[in-house]
Parts: sequence; C-alpha cells; structure tokens
Amino acid sequence: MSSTHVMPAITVTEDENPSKAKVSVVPIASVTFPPKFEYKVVSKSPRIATISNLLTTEEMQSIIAIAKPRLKASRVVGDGVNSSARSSTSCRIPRAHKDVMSVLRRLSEITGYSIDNFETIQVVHYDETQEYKAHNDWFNPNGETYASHMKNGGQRLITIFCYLNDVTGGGETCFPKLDLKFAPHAGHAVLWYNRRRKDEEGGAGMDDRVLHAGTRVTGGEKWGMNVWIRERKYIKK
Ligand SMILES: O=C(O)CCC(=O)C(=O)O
Ligand SMILES: [Fe+2]
Repeated sequence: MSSTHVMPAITVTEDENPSKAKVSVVPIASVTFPPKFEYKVVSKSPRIATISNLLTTEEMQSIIAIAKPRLKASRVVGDGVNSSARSSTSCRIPRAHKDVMSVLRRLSEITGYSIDNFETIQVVHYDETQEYKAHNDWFNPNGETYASHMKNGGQRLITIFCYLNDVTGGGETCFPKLDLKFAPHAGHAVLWYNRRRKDEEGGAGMDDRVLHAGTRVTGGEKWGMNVWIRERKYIKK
C-alpha cells in the first residue's frame, strides 16, 4: 500500500548530471511513496542519507521471490569490484516487474537521475557468518574491466543499498573511515555518493571516504539490494 508523500526538493548540480543541471526535481503525480517514507541527510560531505520506508512489504517479498531461484547460478558473476572479498551470494534481477519498477521510480524521483542510468539491480543474500569486506563500489581506473564499464554507463555515481528483511544479528553497513554504521531494517535504505563534487574538499573525484563493508551476519539471514546509478545511460547486457 502506497500513498503520495511530499518529497524533499533535491537540486542536482551541473557537474554531476548535465541533463538535470540546476533543475529542482519535483515529484510527478504517478510516483507514490509508502506511508512514513522519510529521507534524512546523515552527512553533507561525503553525501550520505538514510531512507526510511522506501519499500513496502509486498515489494520486498516480490523482490526476494524473484531473486531466490537466481542466486545460486549467479554466484560466479562478478561485478569487477572486489568480488573476492564477498562471502555472500548475489544475482541480477530484471526491472520489468512492477514491484521492482515502483522502487526504481521512487529512486529516480529522489535523485533526479533517469532510470536509464540505473545499472541492472543486484540482490545480495548473506547467510549467518557471511560478510562483504570493506570495498568501494566505484570502478577502479586501474582495473581490467574499467574501460568496458566506462563504455557502458560510466562510473557508479550513487549507491542505494536497500534492506529487504530484518536481520537478527550483525549485518550492519559500516563506513570505517567515517565511523558510521547502519543496522539493517526491512524497507529502509542507505544512499551515498561515490564521487565528490568539485566544491567538496579534495575536489571532484572518486571518493575514498565512502569505503564500506557489509559486516558479518551473526544471527539469521540478510537480504539486500544494490541500486547503482551510473553517469550515463546504462545499456543492459
Ligand atoms: O551488505 C551491505 O550492507 C553492503 C553491501 C555492499 O556494499 C555491496 O553489495 O556492494
Ligand atoms: Fe558496496
């Protein structure tokens, strides 16, 4: 069940999204937000926010149901970003399903980026004791796959990590360089920018400060979903 919700006005700057330069994003009527949806800025530089009640229970159930049968087969599919440091399993899911699309449309409203710039959604699953060690989501310019990522969509500008269930123990998303930790709660998400704006300390560039980890799950299982927003249109392969 969704209802319309007043969104915070977000102004996207020219250096990060030329197509939306200096346009305040006004929500369109057809995009609805769950009751008690809330966007809260946690840090201005690096830009980090929490989003409460981004997903409905129905959407989370659908997304998990879509991902479950795909998890095993896609275990070996790496994204080129420190995949060896991950003991969890993951898979990509099609966006066509209405319960995936409704979440993506909200995120497009929130960030001002077209869904065309969204990478194929990745669902991750951790069993008890599994974790994802500290890493950056952005593509390393010295990495083997860098050129191909740049050809298709460019850098991962924004990460939105969504929690799809309540975890009994552990499984926080931790930012060791910032001394920040977010506990997983069903329906909530953490959003951060992977690239500094030119007016931030250090100047424009990929941001080392948003190094993060999915800490060890100590009780129950953890389901999550990565939404990565690219610089340019991402062509699904
Ligand atoms: O599990 C988490 O809390 C974070 C996962 C993550 O950083 C990733 O999948 O890239
Ligand atoms: Fe990550």
